[in-house]
Amino acid sequence: MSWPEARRRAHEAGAAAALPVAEVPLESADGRTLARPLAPLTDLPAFRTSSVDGWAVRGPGPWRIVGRALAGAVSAPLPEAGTAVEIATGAMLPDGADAVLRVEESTRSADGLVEGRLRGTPEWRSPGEEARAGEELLPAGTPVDPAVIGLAASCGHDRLAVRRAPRAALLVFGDELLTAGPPGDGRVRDALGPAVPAWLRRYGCDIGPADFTGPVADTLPAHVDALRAALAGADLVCTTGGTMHGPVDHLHPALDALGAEYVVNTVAVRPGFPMLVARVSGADGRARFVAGLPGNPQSAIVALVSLVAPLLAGLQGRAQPELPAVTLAEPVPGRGESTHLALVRVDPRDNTARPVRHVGSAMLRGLALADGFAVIAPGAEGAPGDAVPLVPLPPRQGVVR
Ligand SMILES: Nc1nc2c(c(=O)[nH]1)N[C@H]1C(S)=C(S)[C@@H](COP(=O)(O)OP(=O)(O)OC[C@H]3O[C@@H](n4cnc5c(N)ncnc54)[C@H](O)[C@@H]3O)O[C@H]1N2
Ligand code: MOO
Repeated sequence: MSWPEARRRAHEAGAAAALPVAEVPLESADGRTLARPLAPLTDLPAFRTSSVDGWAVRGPGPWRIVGRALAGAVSAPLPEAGTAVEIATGAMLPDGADAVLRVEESTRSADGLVEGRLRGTPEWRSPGEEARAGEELLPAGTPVDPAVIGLAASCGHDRLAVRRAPRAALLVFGDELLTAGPPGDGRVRDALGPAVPAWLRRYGCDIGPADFTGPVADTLPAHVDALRAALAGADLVCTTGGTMHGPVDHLHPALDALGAEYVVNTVAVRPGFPMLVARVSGADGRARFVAGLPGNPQSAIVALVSLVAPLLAGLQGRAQPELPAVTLAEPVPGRGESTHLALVRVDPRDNTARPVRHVGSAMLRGLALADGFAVIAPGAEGAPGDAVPLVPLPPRQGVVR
């Protein structure tokens, strides 16, 4: 399957199993996804609001002071031409006021009259200037961030309808893995167990220390048991390693034993081609997913950005993340009939991308210095000056706006 097609299928499968909607208080909505469009409950502003400190006046001056309008209350009307009230920034303009005179441009006479030259432009914000009641400001599917939370509050909302955060779990396969200390004597450190949950959290997942199991023993029954246990509580179970068909690679037989069906099973992409996504029907009838990340550590991250990110976007009711373009500053080789995901560093000053070094699929050194993967299409070579898509590493994933 081609890389674009695999991404499309992963997103589609997630969207078809979009997570339930819950109304949560604004302060709990950060990182979730709007399940309904955001619209103001009133016009914004809701009333004519003074934008300066000064005098709200009626008719031509000088004006007789008849009161005061402070922010936070309904202002009494100005009774007739030639009257004024002292007004604060943010206060409701009294009915009848036709201008506001800035305090620093006014003089106050001993007999209680105010004078000054009015500017020709309104010194207030008009109702509906920012938005009309009920107007769609943000569509469903928008990721909630502090800017959205602030806007929702100014629109009058106490709670937001959002998709529940995807619950994720991680199973690490491989008897050769050490969970502490330096590698040696044929054993390597598990570099994915500590890192993948942190990546998943950046994609909006709910995953804690109790959701990690590893290394799972290299036997088929241990794999089946671990998958079954993890699927009982998670919407998405990521696994690492065992995606091939070596003597102790049990992922495929375990998925078979669980009655899983493949959404994606190997992708024409380098590195990371043995990546997969499978669907399992939960006891409640809702779909759960297994994402098989290849064991080579960089390949696992390629699978994460290639398939898990679109799947999670779908589950959260978000659009497929759009990939920004970068301009290659140096040549990047193609990988024959496969899409090549090449780790690059992006210079934000001119949006140019340069490949980083140490990018073997077993290495993580290049990844730690990179901003994302430049996408070189099958059959193509990347030449300096070429504009190519970038798969950003989170948190700079494509955002729906
Ligand atoms: N005969 C073939 N063998 C392999 C091929 C192939 O095409 N034909 N492809 C290679 C590629 S490419 C990849 S990627 C791997 C994928 O294999 P698995 O997903 O089954 O992964 P493992 O065999 O379990 O491990 C591969 C490699 O990665 C190391 N590893 C695994 N997990 C971790 C971890 N959590 N932290 C650090 N390192 C890890 C493991 O020790 C192995 O060195 O298959 C190739 N083989
Ligand atoms: O596909 Mo492997 O993932 O190249 O290392």
